[in-house]
Amino acid sequence: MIEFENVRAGYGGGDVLQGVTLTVERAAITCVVGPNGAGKSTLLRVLSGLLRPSAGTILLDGKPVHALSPAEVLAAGVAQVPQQGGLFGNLTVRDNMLLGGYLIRSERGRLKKRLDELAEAFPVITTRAHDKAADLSGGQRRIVEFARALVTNPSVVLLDEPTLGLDPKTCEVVFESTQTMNELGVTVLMVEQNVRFGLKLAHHGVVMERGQVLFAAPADELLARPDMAALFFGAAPETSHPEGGL
Ligand SMILES: Nc1ncnc2c1ncn2[C@@H]1O[C@H](COP(=O)(O)OP(=O)(O)OP(=O)(O)O)[C@@H](O)[C@H]1O
Repeated sequence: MIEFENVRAGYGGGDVLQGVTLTVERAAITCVVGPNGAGKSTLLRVLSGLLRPSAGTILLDGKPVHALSPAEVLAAGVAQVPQQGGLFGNLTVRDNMLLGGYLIRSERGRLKKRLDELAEAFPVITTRAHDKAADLSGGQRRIVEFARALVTNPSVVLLDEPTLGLDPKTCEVVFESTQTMNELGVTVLMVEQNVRFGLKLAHHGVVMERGQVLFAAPADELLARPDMAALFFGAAPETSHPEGGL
């Protein structure tokens, strides 16, 4: 469980996060939505240690993480899937996966066991192991990026706009890979511009506006709220969503 308590943070020109209080349930998918500039990415940045809050606390399973460096946050079990383009194109899939295990490189047995577990959940790691990452399809690359983030066995994975710029087919891969990640027991905290996509995928939804949490509720309840439709859905292009109705 992640608990944000009255978190304030900014970039020097005043606070962007204006006292965020939020509980992120363990082993669930939570999606944060909200208008541009609401502070969604900033919320992920304070958790990953890239930005230090000016006030408030963040607890991960009861332990404070708000004063840790990014490397310490990663070691505490919070990993981020980078935006697409995060693989080394001229390295093989296998080598990209091994780079994901850099932190545990000295524990060979553990690393091998983990790679085997992930290959079961994401078979492309095995079937394309010796191909260069650049030779994979966009969807396959996304799968490897997701799997790579899991090599060190994080308890929490952060996704910042995972469908940005993707075609509908690759969005579907992101949808499935996020579910697979969650089925492995990972807590997923994601930010998504595509509100329907994010809330269909998530168990819990959070709406942010002007640096604060406006609502936090089960995702299907948020999807059904008429004021949500008025706030966001007019802007979402229907045709670019996987599964027809997203
Ligand atoms: N590195 C930065 N330096 C200065 N200001 C920043 C920086 N990053 C973000 N901001 C400002 O902080 C505010 C919130 O940005 P943030 O990226 O968290 O919003 P967001 O809700 O993720 O928006 P979007 O949906 O547009 O990505 C914005 O006003 C933005 O201009």
